[in-house]
Amino acid sequence: MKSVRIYQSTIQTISLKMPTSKSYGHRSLIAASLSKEVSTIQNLPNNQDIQTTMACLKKLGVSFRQEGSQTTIYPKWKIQNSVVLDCHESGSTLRFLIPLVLIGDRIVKFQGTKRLLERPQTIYEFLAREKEFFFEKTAHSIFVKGPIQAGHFVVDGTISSQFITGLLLALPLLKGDSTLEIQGELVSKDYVEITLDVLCLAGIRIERTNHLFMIPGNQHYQAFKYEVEGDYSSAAFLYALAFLHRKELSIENLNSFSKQADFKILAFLEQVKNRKASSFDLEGCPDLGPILMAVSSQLEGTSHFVNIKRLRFKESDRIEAMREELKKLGIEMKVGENEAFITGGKLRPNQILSGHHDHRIVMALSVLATLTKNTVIEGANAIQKSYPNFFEDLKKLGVRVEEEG
Ligand SMILES: O=C(O)C1=C[C@@H](OP(=O)(O)O)[C@@H](O)[C@H](O)C1
Ligand SMILES: C=C(OP(=O)(O)O)C(=O)O
Repeated sequence: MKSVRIYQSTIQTISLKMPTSKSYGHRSLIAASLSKEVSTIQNLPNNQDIQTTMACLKKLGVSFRQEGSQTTIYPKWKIQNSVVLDCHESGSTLRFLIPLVLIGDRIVKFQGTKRLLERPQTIYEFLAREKEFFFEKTAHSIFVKGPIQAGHFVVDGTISSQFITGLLLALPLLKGDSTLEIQGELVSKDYVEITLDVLCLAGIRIERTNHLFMIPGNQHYQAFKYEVEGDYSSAAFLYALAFLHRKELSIENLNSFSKQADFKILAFLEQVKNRKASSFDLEGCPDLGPILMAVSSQLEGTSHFVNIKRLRFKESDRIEAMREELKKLGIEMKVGENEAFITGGKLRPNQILSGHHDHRIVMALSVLATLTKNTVIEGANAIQKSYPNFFEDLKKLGVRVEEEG
């Protein structure tokens, strides 16, 4: 599927099941792979990023068996010298695995798409100088070699929580105790909460005060049985679709007490239930940016987005991508250094939009496309990264979608 053509549609009220959480998926797979015994995970999401993490773990000696909705993980973590780990497009896979392979003293090569390698790795580059391990980044790969020693780690929390998660996964396995001090405001902090959630499930002890994690060394990951909950990041697109069409949507497999960052979609939609422009802070939930920008284009007045600058470093520059595509649809988005303003308006029909090789841009634009006549979205296959059945689900909801190419 190269592109999709989406027609103005009427949405039906039905009940659906979401893919399960990619964030919990990555973490539970990695935690299970680090234990000595066999673990089982129910309802692991089946998408490109999770397959990428599994392929990397296989290269590290771990094997998997799939029976129905159950994945059994047979851990046997062993790093061969010069192993190559291809992270494709997955920032989580790359940033979670780097500290883990640094525990050993083998040289490991990470590779991925051009875009992945353009995304920041500054925290690990900085730590490499500070802690004297080998880290070399080229346009096509990253080479790393440990061992990394336990101790005091000072890390800038303002760039990406994925570095913090990577360190929290690895530091308990070091020979001595470590402390991890976060400098600046920790961004995407709910993602760190779900890391701690999975670590707790695997019996790993970490204590924390405000900006400091105390991580005893010499710990062992314990095997577990776990069921992955539904994904709010995926559900956000369908909740927005239902909102824009003034329909109710019932999703069966979401946790109403979820720690997922994108649980906030419900509060944001509640905040704009009067259809009036509003203010959205994306500091803690950057992945909601594209869909909330799409929604705001249909609100009365000018919406204000704050703390948006990190959206520039995702699978695409999500600010520029949304600005360009909304412009084609006749919607003005004004962008400042760390804020944006979107004024609601009527959508222009018959446009050819670009998905910018980014699943969340494709899905956000698809939702908007249901409100105007005949829109083509190029690069629609990007949805494989997190939500391969997205267009199937849109069709179930009554959207007329034609897949092309
Ligand atoms: O830890 C995770 O599972 C993720 C953390 C977030 O990244 P940042 O911490 O870089 O915002 C989010 O954007 C990404 O999709 C998934
Ligand atoms: C940014 C995302 O993922 P990652 O950072 O893991 O590539 C995402 O899924 O939107």
